Amino acid sequence: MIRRIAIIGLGTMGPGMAARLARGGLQVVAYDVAPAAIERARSMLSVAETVLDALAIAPPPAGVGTVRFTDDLGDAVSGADLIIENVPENISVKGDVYRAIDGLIASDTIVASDTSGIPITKLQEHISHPERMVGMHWSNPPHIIPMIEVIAGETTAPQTVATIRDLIRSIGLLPVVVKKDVPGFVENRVLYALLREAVDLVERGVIDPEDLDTCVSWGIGYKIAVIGPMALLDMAGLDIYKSVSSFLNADLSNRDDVAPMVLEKTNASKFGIKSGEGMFSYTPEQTKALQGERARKLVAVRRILEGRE
Ligand SMILES: NC(=O)c1ccc[n+]([C@@H]2O[C@H](COP(=O)([O-])OP(=O)(O)OC[C@H]3O[C@@H](n4cnc5c(N)ncnc54)[C@H](O)[C@@H]3O)[C@@H](O)[C@H]2O)c1
Ligand SMILES: Cc1ncc(C=O)c(C(=O)O)c1O
Repeated sequence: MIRRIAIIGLGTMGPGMAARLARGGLQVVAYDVAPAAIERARSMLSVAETVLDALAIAPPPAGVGTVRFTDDLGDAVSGADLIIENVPENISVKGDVYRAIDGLIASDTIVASDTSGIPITKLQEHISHPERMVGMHWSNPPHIIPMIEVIAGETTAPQTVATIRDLIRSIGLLPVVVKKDVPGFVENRVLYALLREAVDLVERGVIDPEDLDTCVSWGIGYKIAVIGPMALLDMAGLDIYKSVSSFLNADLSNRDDVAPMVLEKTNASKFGIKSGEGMFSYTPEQTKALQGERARKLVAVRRILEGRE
């Protein structure tokens, strides 16, 4: 039974995750190596709570469902039933965290990684009880998106997968168990296939970035929230898919490196919202307004998709 959860790493993903787990009645202890990240996470927590209210996710009974921040790793993991590792997407950084907590946790404490796509089997090499390690891949923003992928590595115990799947279900979220530990799992394999083609089309001057977003959001995105890809094949007709894919697949981007446009921008520290410029530019005021507007729209869409409006 999972009651106490330690979250390690409070960047983009950690604060929303902490808020959602606490709303599910769990006791969360949140830790980051950077004091500034802890301070930022405190303020993000209240923003996430407002969004959870708007989603009408009922608060837990008084006394349960808390978030406590700490700057001490030992304090964070002590007595935890589950640890969610949420540090940068780098095997060596993640491995250092697993080695640091190895001697501080009980042998049956579950260690979950929110990795976007590093195979869990590779992460298991850095922990002494690999049967208790599992992938728990949330989607951004984690307090709003209900689907979470659950991934077993080669040596993950089936019971570990079942415990995480049941935990996700028990707080009203949607677990999807991925059957093979492939890089990127399922969500990011599909997303990165789309992003590779989108970046390629903009890079080749086929379309402007703003128009690419209009085309995908109002063409594919809006539809796919209601009709998933497998159902869409049936709606379009497999005969149509066969004809189009027979000439189009060969023309789609198959580049296996990072696109020059992305390298150019990242080399100039243009990372997107977090640095004020990426594909588009953002002032701090625009960022705040955009985040509020996106949260409002995602809440409204989710309420409709769930049949609550
Ligand atoms: N950003 C996304 O959209 C997204 C979505 C799903 C999953 N993920 C995955 O989640 C993980 C975290 O991503 P993020 O976007 O939140 O990263 P981030 O860079 O925004 O935050 C990482 C945090 O980890 C902290 N950190 C670094 N080393 C640490 C250590 N040794 N101990 C404790 N804290 C440490 C940093 O100070 C930082 O606050 C990555 O594996 C990422 O691939 C990201
Ligand atoms: C670009 C990108 N990469 C990874 C992830 C998740 O792992 C996301 C997301 O959750 O939105 C993403 O947008």
